[in-house]
Amino acid sequence: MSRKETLTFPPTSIPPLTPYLPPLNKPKKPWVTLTYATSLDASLSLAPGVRTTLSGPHSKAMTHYLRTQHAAILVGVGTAMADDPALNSRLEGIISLDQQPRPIILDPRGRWAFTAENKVFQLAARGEGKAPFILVSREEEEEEEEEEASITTQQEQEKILQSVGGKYIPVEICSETRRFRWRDVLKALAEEELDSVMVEGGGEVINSLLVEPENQLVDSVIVTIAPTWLGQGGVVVSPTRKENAPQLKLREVSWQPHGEDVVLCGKISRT
Ligand SMILES: NC(=O)C1=CN([C@@H]2O[C@H](COP(=O)(O)OP(=O)(O)OC[C@H]3O[C@@H](n4cnc5c(N)ncnc54)[C@H](O)[C@@H]3O)[C@@H](O)[C@H]2O)C=CC1
Ligand SMILES: Nc1nc(O)c(N)c(N[C@@H]2O[C@H](COP(=O)(O)O)[C@@H](O)[C@H]2O)n1
Repeated sequence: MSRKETLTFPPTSIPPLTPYLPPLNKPKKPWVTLTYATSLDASLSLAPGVRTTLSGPHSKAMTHYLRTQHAAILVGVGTAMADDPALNSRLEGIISLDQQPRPIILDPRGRWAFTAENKVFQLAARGEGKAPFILVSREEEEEEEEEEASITTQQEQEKILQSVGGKYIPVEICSETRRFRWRDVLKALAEEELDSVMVEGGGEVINSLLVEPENQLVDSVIVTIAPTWLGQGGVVVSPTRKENAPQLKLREVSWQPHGEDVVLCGKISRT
């Protein structure tokens, strides 16, 4: 990645997005924008673990604008491992680290074998992005302490994390789903004074957020639809529908063309 690569987003494209972005008067719960790029067959990537470009240059610039409008950007460990993402904004005109979102990685079982070479750490060391906060399971932390080898790795990783200003944040795991409850994730963010978050993916993260009742925590949805089919075997957005749950729909919908892609904005319908 070139240090000089920046993206330009035309100011005229900003007003149509504003109703779907965190408000100036901050709500009690962190504002949640669910945003990702999808193919025509609802895939995020060609296969699990495969970084796949879907957004064209215009919608990519929009995503980087969105990154400047949120306090945090969240992905699952599957995405961290597959993509080695930068999770900063490379929008032209960014002058301060304050304009960058805080990367949040959901990694309950501590699977991410990161090193100081991973992009997010390189950028944090250069002051071009914030250091990540990694949400780990409280319970898993205790289990890991029994294994000496993992203690060493964990300590080395903690050093890397702390050297750039990042940290692990323990969060309670739900014994039934073996996942975090989204309200606990948001509580952890609120405790860090992060009042808005854009959730970028991947599949498991998005599908777990879109199920009932978790989807009630989502304030807006901004989806880039790219004019391509990825075919079978991709990572698909298709949340489990619970029995008797209402059909999941968007309201206040707007469609905005960005180059060859279309960006669908909406809010989750509560009726
Ligand atoms: N097109 C796009 O906009 C995006 C595409 N991607 C693609 O998605 C793929 C990765 O997706 P997945 O394999 O589904 O991985 P993922 O990024 O959703 O991570 C899955 C892991 O995250 C953790 N996790 C997820 N939800 C959790 C929850 N509620 N509580 C606690 N932990 C949770 C678990 O450890 C789980 O194994 C990659 O190929 C990546 O390139 C990822 C983000 C955006
Ligand atoms: N908006 C969007 N369009 C695509 O085509 C994508 N593949 C993604 N992926 C997400 O962006 C992350 C990569 O970010 P960096 O450019 O490395 O900062 C990737 O991890 C996905 O979360 N998004």
